[in-house]
Amino acid sequence: MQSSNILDVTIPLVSRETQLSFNGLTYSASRVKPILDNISGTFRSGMLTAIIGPSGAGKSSLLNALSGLRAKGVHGTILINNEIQDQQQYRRLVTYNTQEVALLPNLTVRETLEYAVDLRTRSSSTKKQKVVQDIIGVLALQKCINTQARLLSGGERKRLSIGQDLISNPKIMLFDEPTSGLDSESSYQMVSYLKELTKQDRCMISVIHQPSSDLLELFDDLYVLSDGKCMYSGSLHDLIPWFESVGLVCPQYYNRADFVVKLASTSNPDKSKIYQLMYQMESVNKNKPPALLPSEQNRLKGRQYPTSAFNQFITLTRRTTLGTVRNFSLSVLRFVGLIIFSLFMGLIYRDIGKDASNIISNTAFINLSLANVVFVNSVAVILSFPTEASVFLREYRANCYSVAAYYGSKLFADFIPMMAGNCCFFAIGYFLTGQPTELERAVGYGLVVLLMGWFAQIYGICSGCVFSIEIGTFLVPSSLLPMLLFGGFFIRFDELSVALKPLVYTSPFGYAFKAIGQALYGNNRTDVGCSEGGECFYSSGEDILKMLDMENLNYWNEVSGLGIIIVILHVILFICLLIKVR
Ligand SMILES: Nc1ncnc2c1ncn2[C@@H]1O[C@H](COP(=O)(O)OP(=O)(O)OP(=O)(O)O)[C@@H](O)[C@H]1O
Repeated sequence: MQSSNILDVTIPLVSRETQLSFNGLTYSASRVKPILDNISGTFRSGMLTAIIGPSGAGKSSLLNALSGLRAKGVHGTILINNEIQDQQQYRRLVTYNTQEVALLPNLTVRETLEYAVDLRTRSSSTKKQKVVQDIIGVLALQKCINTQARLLSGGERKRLSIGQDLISNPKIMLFDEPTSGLDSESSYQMVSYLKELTKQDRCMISVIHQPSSDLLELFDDLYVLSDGKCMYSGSLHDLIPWFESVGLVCPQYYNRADFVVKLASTSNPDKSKIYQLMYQMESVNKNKPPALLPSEQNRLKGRQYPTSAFNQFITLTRRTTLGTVRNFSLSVLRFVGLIIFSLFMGLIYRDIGKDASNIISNTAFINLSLANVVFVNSVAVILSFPTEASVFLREYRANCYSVAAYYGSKLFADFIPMMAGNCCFFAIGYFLTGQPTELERAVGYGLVVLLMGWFAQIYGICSGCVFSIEIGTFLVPSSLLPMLLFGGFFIRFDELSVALKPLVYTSPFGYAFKAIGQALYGNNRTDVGCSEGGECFYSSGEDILKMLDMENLNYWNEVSGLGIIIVILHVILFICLLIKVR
């Protein structure tokens, strides 16, 4: 590992001692018994503190409460340097690395850090490069600097995630089991990195599961939880004497962490001595000034971000575009899928649009094309958005950018690749099937195909925002099928029961089909051809529209209907994002 003084050059040392303390902290969820039961403690800067305890003792709940991730049901006092911080200031000072590492899978280590620097600092590009270099150095990421995040090892992913947090130079860093999934050597290395970071007077706090004796030695302080109560808070050095004071002696050569966790377990028969220790610890910890939680006292009045709204938008757009281009399902799969399908359809329905005797087949082609555009575009997004959403959540909570900046950039960045794929799809299918060559009709048809691609994209993002990949991949196709059914091709409006008729107005396929019908056969089209020997009952556009139950419709009215559905979905997406970050 490199020495930390390289880091000092660009990431300023935390200037003064920082102390995180909490008093009378209680967290109750739905259970009658509190998960954290009126606990207090202090974490000091320059120290690496381990939170240990048996499974279910409340370790993650404590970190969630201290990070501000969980405010509902939390009561008590959280202070930094004996002061209550407002929510925004608190987020600047404190970072939280959860067990799940949220990274954009298709960005390399260097790119991930570069974008993180662009979003979190305002300095010159030379300084930004220096910060990236320093973080790569201090977290020993040189070896994988050009490796995409999806290919990194578990330890490298965790270090990269810590590196992102380091950019904003937090004074207090919280970690939930940073060694989970790592072997003993990698775990030791990981905790050594955390230890290294304490040299800058940072306050480092980590939940750690069953640390080996070697690993435990790296920690300065311990905070031991037992069933939501504090059993010990203090230096590792004083741990054993504290237990010995009530006659609980750690056997020689026994791992101290195992000894303590065993005592803290609810199945331990020596309850009276444990209660005595908890009681004593409570009175030691409780000498702190009373105050309110930051979330209760100082509700956020307006957020300030490290960079301007414009910079947030541009950086996020660049990053999302890069991620989209490198994303297999969003680029290759979507593009190739659309092209292959349009070639396939074009060959099957070759020149069908030139012959009025094939009018039913032509409408089948139109509906199949629309279905394909919608299914391919929406499914491609469902597969990728949930990963992105977890990165958005993490960065939003770290105060990197606004919901509006993310929302705008997401729509903008995905729009061009989506359009490109759908334009090719439309053009190949349109010309192979021999649809009319007038520019006006082609543009009218093409516009509807693009709008359907847009609808599919936003529908998929909304689903990805609300549901997991598993649920989304089931729900989206199964909700699209009824929309297709009510689109006017599979069953006519007048054949539907009265109760079902309103559903027709909610179907984007319906608006699209009718608009395409108008584009192809409206405007007094008279040149619908008829092959020799073909039975052409309908030779004019007007007759065809009558047969399709589309007479007296207006192209722009149908396009507007589709547009309204798209606008509503945009509003829903924005609301979903706001709810997600609450
Ligand atoms: N929202 C919730 N609703 C109900 N119970 C909850 C909730 N959150 C946590 N719990 C319960 O609170 C207890 C403490 O959970 P927590 O995740 O903090 O434990 P932990 O010490 O981190 O455990 P582990 O080491 O297994 O991760 C557990 O019994 C858990 O089931």
